[in-house]
Amino acid sequence: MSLVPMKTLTIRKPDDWHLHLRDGAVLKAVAPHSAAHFGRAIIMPNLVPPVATARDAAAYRERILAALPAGSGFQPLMTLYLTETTQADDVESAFADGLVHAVKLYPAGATTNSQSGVRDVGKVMPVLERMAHIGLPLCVHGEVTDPAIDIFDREAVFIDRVLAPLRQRLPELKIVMEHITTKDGVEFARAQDERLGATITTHHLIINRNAILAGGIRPHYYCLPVAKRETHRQALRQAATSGDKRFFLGTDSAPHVDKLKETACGCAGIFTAPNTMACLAHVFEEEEALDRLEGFTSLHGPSFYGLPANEQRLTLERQDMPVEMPRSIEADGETITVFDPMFPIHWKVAENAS
Ligand SMILES: NC(=O)N[C@@H](CC(=O)O)C(=O)O
Ligand SMILES: [Zn+2]
Ligand SMILES: [Zn+2]
Repeated sequence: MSLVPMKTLTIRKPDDWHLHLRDGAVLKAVAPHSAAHFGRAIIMPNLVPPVATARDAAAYRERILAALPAGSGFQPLMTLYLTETTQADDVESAFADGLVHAVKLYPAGATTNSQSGVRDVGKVMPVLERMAHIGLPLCVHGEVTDPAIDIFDREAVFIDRVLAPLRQRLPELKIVMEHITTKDGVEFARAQDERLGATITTHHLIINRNAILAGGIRPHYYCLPVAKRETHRQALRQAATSGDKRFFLGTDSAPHVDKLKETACGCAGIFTAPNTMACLAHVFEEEEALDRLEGFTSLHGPSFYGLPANEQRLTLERQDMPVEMPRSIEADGETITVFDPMFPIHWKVAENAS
């Protein structure tokens, strides 16, 4: 028995402001992992076909609730996938019913299942104007799809070409810059008012682009937006641990079965739901900012979305010995690899987390 008191940290239960739960067998396999540590999550709508209408969102919400362990209080906060034919009235009534908490803009072709997304932002202005009017946030995958733009520059160019003009045209619209990966994203967010927020993923605080490419090609570190160079990772760490309310956690936990990632043309997405909280405790401890973890995971997001913080608490414990984490989970006979942070993890979520 150790005489050294164990280090623990109790925070309000976190929320995940950007989560992919998928559908069918994968949904059943991954949902319990988010439900174990998070109170709520903004659920991404990029299924095939997309969750485009209030009706689709209501049906998907039921499938998610059915996939949760008995007694789970996890609340899926639904989003609608914005297309060039989205109806402003449908969006408004889904928001009024409390069903939908955001609308998601995917530039067509920018990422996984984004082919039904938006080609011309001008075409969706009537919907965006209505959203600004009713106070419904727009979540944005902020990358241009112009093949002439280098993939490592697509976020910065999106800010200049699309986001800054949209902010000027419709400053009342609440916007979340999803999964920012660059210093440019951090600086843009910092220069905005409280109607703009930015989510940061767990993995972008931990890996830079070397993880994908140095010493062999590692598909389980490939996601979009792709991890950038080290200076950008440092800027993200600074933003996440700064206490600035505009930055909050959106894990972008994006499971794909291994055979679709370990192939000649592997898909983008990193599955972090099982070990996100342990990894974040490590990162915040490293940055001497454990006192700011709660703001990032549990307070800033609800405040942006106009929701109360969770009443339940979550306790993290630091162990002397590294904690064993499962390397993968199983979904209907297929494996899904869990994010490997490439450092030993000493933190774990206490069993009695409520
Ligand atoms: N982040 C990813 O690399 N992939 C996401 C899509 C997204 O969030 O862009 C997915 O759905 O797999
Ligand atoms: Zn995205
Ligand atoms: Zn995502």
